[in-house]
Amino acid sequence: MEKTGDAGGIADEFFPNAQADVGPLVSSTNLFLDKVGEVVLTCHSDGLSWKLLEPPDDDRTCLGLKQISRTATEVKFSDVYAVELMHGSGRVNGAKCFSLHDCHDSKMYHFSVHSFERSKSQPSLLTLVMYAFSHNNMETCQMWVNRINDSLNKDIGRPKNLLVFVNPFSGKANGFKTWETVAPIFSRAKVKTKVIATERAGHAFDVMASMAVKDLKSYDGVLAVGGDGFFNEILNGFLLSRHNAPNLPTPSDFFQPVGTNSVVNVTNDAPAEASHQDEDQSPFLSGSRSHNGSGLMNLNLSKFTGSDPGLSNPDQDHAFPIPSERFRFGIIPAGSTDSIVMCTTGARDTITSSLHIVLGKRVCLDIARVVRWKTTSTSTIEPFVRYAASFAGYGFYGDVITESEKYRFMGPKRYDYAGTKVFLRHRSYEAEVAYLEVESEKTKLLPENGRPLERIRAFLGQNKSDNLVCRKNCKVCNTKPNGATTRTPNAMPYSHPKGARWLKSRGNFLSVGAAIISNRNEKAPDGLVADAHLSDGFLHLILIRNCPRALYLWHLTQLARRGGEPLNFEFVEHHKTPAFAFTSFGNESVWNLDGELFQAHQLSAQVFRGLISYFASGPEV
Ligand SMILES: Nc1ncnc2c1ncn2[C@@H]1O[C@H](COP(=O)(O)OP(=O)(O)OP(=O)(O)O)[C@@H](O)[C@H]1O
Repeated sequence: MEKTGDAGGIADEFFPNAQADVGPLVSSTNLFLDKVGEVVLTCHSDGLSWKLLEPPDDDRTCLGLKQISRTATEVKFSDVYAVELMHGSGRVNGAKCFSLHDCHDSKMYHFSVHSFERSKSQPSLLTLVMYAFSHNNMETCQMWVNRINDSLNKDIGRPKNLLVFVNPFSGKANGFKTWETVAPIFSRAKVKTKVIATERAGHAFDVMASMAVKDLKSYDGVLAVGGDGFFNEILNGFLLSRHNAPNLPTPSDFFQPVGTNSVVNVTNDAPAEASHQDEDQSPFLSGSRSHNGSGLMNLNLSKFTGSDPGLSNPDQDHAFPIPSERFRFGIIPAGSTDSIVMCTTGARDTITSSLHIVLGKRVCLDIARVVRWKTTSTSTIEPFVRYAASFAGYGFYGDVITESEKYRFMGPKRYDYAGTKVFLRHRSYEAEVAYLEVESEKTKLLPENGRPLERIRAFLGQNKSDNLVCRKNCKVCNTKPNGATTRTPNAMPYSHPKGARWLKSRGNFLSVGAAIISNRNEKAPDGLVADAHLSDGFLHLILIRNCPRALYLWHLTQLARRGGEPLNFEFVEHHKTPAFAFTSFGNESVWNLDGELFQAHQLSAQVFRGLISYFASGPEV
């Protein structure tokens, strides 16, 4: 039964966990909703809804305050991140009354339900919303709080305990301020946080690398308040000592002195350990394994020189599951580029990212394992492993990062300045790149009427087919290679068929780039590669051959345009691949790994599909 016009009215339906002394247990109550008026609030299995008892007409005012009618009439529990009993009676947000029925200043108690709204123009962008309900009976408010909390607690995906690293010097040096702005969201959601403000570069890496497994397991995840480079540091601290996988062969194993653009067949002569059927049977890319006692695969190690530094410490307790569904990574953007945040949440916004985290969203992310074999042309072969989450680039990209480091004091503007300088230099680099051929990509490149199909699609403006763009609930990311759908990360490198080939490109390149995700950012709204995915197990190799400066500028302007076609040029090679290897033929050896400098004359990289879980649901694009 619903009562109207009585703030103390309680309908007599069942209400679990209620205090018995306030009358019958209910799931509907008459309450006052701030800025709306008197409503009947009803609790459903999946959320709350409310109905205004007497719709206000536009001219009604109370003590001079015009009533604001909200369009929302319900909220799902999955969108509620907190509910709070507001201590003390009185007024909410300074409002003097809640409805015409209650213009007298009677004693009221309040509770607030915290959720979010989507921006109408940019659906990925979330803003905080609070629904403040009032009642003249304290116990009634408490009952509602308990009831809502019970429903929220059923969502086991929400984090309870997080480790937070803050880089005070990220972006415009506002890492602290950024954290202070969003910290109330975490405390309201009752998420415990251990906050570490870094004192130097490498601090977060050291903490992550040295943390005992039992301490790591006490957290539901780790957050970086900073940029992509800072996140990369945390990721490497986590993975380097815990994720184990044999290295790819050295580039010299398959770089024979051959001409430009040639083909090398991969021979599968090494029997892999038989017990993991869906793992790769090739000596080139074997299955990933966390250090949990399962051991390494029995591979033809003649193809592999050296082991990973940091992987063989027998004293360290390595039993941390990788990938882990529960343990997630997150970023609260405070950096100069924040490309990972843009690709995973669709917005470069601290509130949006915080909401994805407290609501316990999850996507899997591909991670590239990069092995540097030689630092410079004269150094000896010595494998050194690093992981990258977004991008690895050489030539133009390496030079921009080198140059920009000199102007860190300029903040994010340093990239514009350094980029212009490097562009004007227009240097090219002789190098050889080998990449593993992907069956599905072969057909795309089949000539049709003497022209590559890809070009025809580009001509028809079909290059960016909508269903190729990675978005929330992405089918590509959630589909296993065999067609079965799964939300479980498999963390396997690409399982390629026997006889898979390494294709090669040699020449003078302005840049060599490997995009693991699309790398959307404010300068490149569609990203470096618009159809790259968060967890399809591939990276996109973009080779830009030497070309006149004007054409290169044209390519760059296409990158900077929404809907541009930066890959649709004769001098641009685009290869989707799970692995590549690189050798420089000059003296330059500067790479850019997730926005950080990485010295490498010879390297190889392979993608591990869905190696980590991340707090986001994918962009709403
Ligand atoms: N306390 C610190 N002092 C100096 N450097 C630090 C500190 N903490 C972290 N760093 C380093 O700062 C570098 C850059 O950090 P971060 O990625 O947060 O900012 P950014 O470079 O401005 O942003 P983006 O990576 O998005 O371009 C990282 O390499 C990180 O290791």
